[in-house]
Amino acid sequence: MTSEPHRPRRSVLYVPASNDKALAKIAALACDAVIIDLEDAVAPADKVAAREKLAGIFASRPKRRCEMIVRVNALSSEWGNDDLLAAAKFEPDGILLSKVATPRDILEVGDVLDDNFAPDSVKLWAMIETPKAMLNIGAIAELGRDPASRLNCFVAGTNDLVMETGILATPDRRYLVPWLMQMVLAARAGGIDMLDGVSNDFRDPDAFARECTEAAAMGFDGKTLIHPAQVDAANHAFAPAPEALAEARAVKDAFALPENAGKGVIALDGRMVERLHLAQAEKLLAKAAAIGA
Ligand SMILES: CC(C)(COP(=O)(O)OP(=O)(O)OC[C@H]1O[C@@H](n2cnc3c(N)ncnc32)[C@H](O)[C@@H]1OP(=O)(O)O)[C@@H](O)C(=O)NCCC(=O)NCCSC(=O)C[C@H](O)C(=O)O
Ligand SMILES: [Mg+2]
Repeated sequence: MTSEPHRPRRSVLYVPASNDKALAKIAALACDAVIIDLEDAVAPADKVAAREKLAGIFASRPKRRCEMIVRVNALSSEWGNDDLLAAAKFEPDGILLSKVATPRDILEVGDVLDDNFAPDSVKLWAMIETPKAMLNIGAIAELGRDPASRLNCFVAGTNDLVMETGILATPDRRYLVPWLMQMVLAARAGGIDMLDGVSNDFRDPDAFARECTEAAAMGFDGKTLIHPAQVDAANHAFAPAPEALAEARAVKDAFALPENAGKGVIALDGRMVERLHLAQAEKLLAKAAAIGA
């Protein structure tokens, strides 16, 4: 299931469902989406109470455009199934499944949803955060091509991947990058969106801005965030740059000239430009329009 065209997902903020102060902030934040977290941000003793807050959270959905996602506990846990059914009732824009390992994990959740909710209702997002998910990523992503699977977006879970694999977490993420690039490739093959993992060090804005710039260059659609202070930098890094927009407009204008009608390839300012570049330019302009809308 390809994500809604040009829906911006530059900044996607985790908000613990158990944290009233943080929940109260959502309406005032400029993030493109929030993930109401029932999983790692909520202590086991608070899990049930956090789930019961969903009704109030969805009753006060922000009026502005902001996707509302719920992250549920792993289906193998004692909370997973109840989380899933409780979350789906509020028709969130997506349900984020934690600790996904195989395509079957997505298909089983799809079956539970199909038994209880309309086929075109809730979409599924999947955390890619286990070694097994990395080994199965192509097959999991492939589900994105089948609308019945509801799969819509991958989210990198870099903290879990670091923990599970024992790699060293370095500021330049050098040991994670190969897996992150594999995630981007798989998401593109499946026609779904791909969000980068979180940056834990929310008091270092320079390091965060660098990580966002790098993630945008790696092809991610946006970044998952843990703190409101990270929203603006992510919105900036994942929006098309003014120079890229100027170039996109030039490509579009050039192909619109009568002398270029029907041509597959043209020269523009000393560079070869093909129709695939026109398609790329149009996509970028549409993305900018969606962000500006
Ligand atoms: C990391 C935090 C625990 C820091 O909290 P705190 O020390 O309270 O921060 P501040 O005092 O600077 O907060 C300032 C105000 O902003 C509000 N706030 C803070 N965080 C959020 C948020 N995420 N959403 C909305 N609002 C937020 C505070 O309430 C303060 O408000 P006020 O007092 O009224 O001024 C905290 O930021 C936090 O809990 N962040 C989210 C953590 C989380 O969700 N973690 C789980 C997801 S990450 C993950 O699991 C990754 C993945 O699975 C993997 O494997 O990698
Ligand atoms: Mg995790």
